[in-house]
Amino acid sequence: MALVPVEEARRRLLGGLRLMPAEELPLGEAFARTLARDLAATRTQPPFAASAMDGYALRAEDIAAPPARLKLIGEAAAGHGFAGTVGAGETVRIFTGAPMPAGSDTVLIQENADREGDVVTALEGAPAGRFVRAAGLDFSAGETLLSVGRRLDERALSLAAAMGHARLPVRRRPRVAILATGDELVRPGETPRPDQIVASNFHGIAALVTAAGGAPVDLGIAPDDLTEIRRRIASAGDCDVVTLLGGASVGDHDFTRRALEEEGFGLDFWKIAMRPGKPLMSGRCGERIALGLPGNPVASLVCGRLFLMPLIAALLGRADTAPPEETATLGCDLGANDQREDYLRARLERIDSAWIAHPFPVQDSSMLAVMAAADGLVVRPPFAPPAAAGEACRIIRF
Ligand SMILES: Nc1nc2c(c(=O)[nH]1)N[C@H]1C(S)=C(S)[C@@H](COP(=O)(O)OP(=O)(O)OC[C@H]3O[C@@H](n4cnc5c(N)ncnc54)[C@H](O)[C@@H]3O)O[C@H]1N2
Ligand code: MOO
Repeated sequence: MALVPVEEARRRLLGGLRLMPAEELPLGEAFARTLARDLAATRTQPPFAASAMDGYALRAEDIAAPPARLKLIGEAAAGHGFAGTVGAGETVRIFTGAPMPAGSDTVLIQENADREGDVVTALEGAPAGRFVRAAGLDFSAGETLLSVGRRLDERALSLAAAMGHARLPVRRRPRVAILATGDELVRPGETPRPDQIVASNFHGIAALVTAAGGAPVDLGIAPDDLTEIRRRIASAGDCDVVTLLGGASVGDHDFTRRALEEEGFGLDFWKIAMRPGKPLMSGRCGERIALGLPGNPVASLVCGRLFLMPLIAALLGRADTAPPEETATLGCDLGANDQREDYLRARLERIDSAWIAHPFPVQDSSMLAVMAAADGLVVRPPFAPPAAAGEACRIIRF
């Protein structure tokens, strides 16, 4: 059976998805969520011409030939505008963020003034408009400043607040059920029998789900038993995505394919031209999506990045559905590649604003210690010829 190229597998997985429905959240709960529609400013910022400095508001023409004496007639502070008008030869004490008083057109910073009682001497001149933020400098009411699909990071949240939005329309987070399978697995903290190991994949995959904007749901560990795997899949009926860990291959104890089919999923079972991560499974049952990740821990994590994170991004309507690639320089020679696109765990070194990639010499897909020590992946296309140290290569940084 021909191996499916990575890009085609991702396209098939992401094709024809329905976006998550919108919900409205208070600003304080919207961090890391994704906007469900464009957001326009409900107000202008700043709403008035404002001082950018602490000093004196006055008319530039009055201090064109310093030193110049001015009469202090009042004060404007942030939140407390000055009600009067600045006339010829007059000034108002002003603080950063205060509205510019009527009649004034510039701010003389206090470092350039002497004050005695209500007499202020300008020691230097200041052109009109100096240290004045015009009304609408930042944005004007009606401007669309945040677009649908935008991830609400700290910058977007501050802007949304300034735009006058106390609640935000966001996409509901996809609920991603994660089921580990295998008689050999025990939870961290439990004591494995001599022929067992500690299940590690859930924790890494749950972290990737959270980072991508999904909500992980722990379905625990199912033994290699068709009925039990079916029961756990059925228990995730309210989840948008069901992720199965392991049991995807061709062994006598690999049941996840049958379990999904018997639970009503139409399957697209792939052998992918990818290392690590050859056996990958996807399926649909109505709007629900199943994704079977390979059991080998590194294959699981790499496929999580290449397929599960993009799937969550696509369900949220985000543009970033492929892992971002960069260019690096190879730090060692590499042999020719076979038909599987290779994702080599590598240490990345920064030298003179370039990345140097040092792939680890042993790349077994069970080796989590190497995975954790890596800074990223070197991507080698299928059938890449031998490459020499110093040649350019593609990388995905963690
Ligand atoms: N004859 C063939 N054998 C295998 C093939 C193949 O094409 N032909 N593919 C190999 C590749 S590549 C991979 S990857 C594995 C994937 O197999 P499964 O997805 O069925 O995974 P399991 O057999 O259940 O487990 C593989 C390995 O990973 C460990 N594992 C599983 N789940 C977890 C977990 N939650 N936490 C930690 N470790 C886990 C499991 O104990 C096994 O050691 O198949 C190859 N075989
Ligand atoms: O995908 Mo498998 O990880 O090559 O062992």
